[in-house]
Amino acid sequence: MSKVIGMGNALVDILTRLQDDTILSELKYPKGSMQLVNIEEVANVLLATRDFPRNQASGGSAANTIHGLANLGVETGFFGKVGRDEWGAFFRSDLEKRSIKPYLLESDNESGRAFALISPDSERTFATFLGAAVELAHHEIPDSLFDDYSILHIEGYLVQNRDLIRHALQLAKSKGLKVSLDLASFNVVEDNLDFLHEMVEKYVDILFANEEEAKAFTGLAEEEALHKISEFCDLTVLKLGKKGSVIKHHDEIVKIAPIQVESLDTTGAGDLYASGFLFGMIHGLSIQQCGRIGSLLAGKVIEVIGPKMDDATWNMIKEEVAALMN
Ligand SMILES: OC[C@H]1O[C@H](O)[C@H](O)[C@@H]1O
Repeated sequence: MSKVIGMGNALVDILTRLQDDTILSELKYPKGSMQLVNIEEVANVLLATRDFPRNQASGGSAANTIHGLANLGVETGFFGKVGRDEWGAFFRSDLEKRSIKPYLLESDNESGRAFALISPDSERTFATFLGAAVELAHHEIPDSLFDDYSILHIEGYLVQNRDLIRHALQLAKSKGLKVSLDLASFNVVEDNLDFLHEMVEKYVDILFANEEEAKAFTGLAEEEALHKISEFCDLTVLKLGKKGSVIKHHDEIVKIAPIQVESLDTTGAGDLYASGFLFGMIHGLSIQQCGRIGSLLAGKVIEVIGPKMDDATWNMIKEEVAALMN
């Protein structure tokens, strides 16, 4: 069976449930966005949210996708960088628990953390301190890293390190891997448009984007954006949140209905959609089935706080996935 390796920011998520959106206005964070913050701003976020309930989970967009695949039984690996601290140890042990091969480099700097501020309507806004994650450098990618794998999944959040992305994608393609990219966040796309266009046009086979990201990437809305992106990629997946998703594979267009659930926290929804979709692809399923499995996983993860689900939930998911495979 195909094996999948992920590369991304190795982060621990600190998830805080807000009572309303006042704190977002006070901190000047656009709702639903991701902003990079320094260690001083981390102190501000912690102070501003000190009275609200907090959870911790291992995170990072690509790592979340890899966790989802691993939970479904796919052989996986993850390449990233953490600090020699409690968060780095937590991130590593979570990979190991799921039998994900950890290619984790270590730094003397603190591990990265993503502060997810969850609004009552379940939208999440990120203040991300990259810490050690941002130090991952192109020359640290071992030449043999991709040798055992057939798909490389990476996240748009890595754009702060363009040499790293370029080198990884070139190496992956030279070894015959398919490249899957999740655009990550509309403001990441807006701020790195030319670079992302170059990478997508040259190297990306499978692209995941939500409506806002696709619009930022193409200047077009919904299906027009889908058509534009699919000029460059074999497979384009446009995630439309409550409206479901639409996928273009060469000339085939497939619409996937959303799953009706009570959403608590949208953190990881797109990442888990990618897990389900890639799982379906690896098993040679139809585009319709791949999309349905993606949608199922996205629907399940938004019913919990954070991007990780417990074993009991995964057992239920696996039964539903098995049914969707027939
Ligand atoms: O896509 C969601 C993930 O992105 C951020 O990087 C957080 O770590 C979170 O888990």
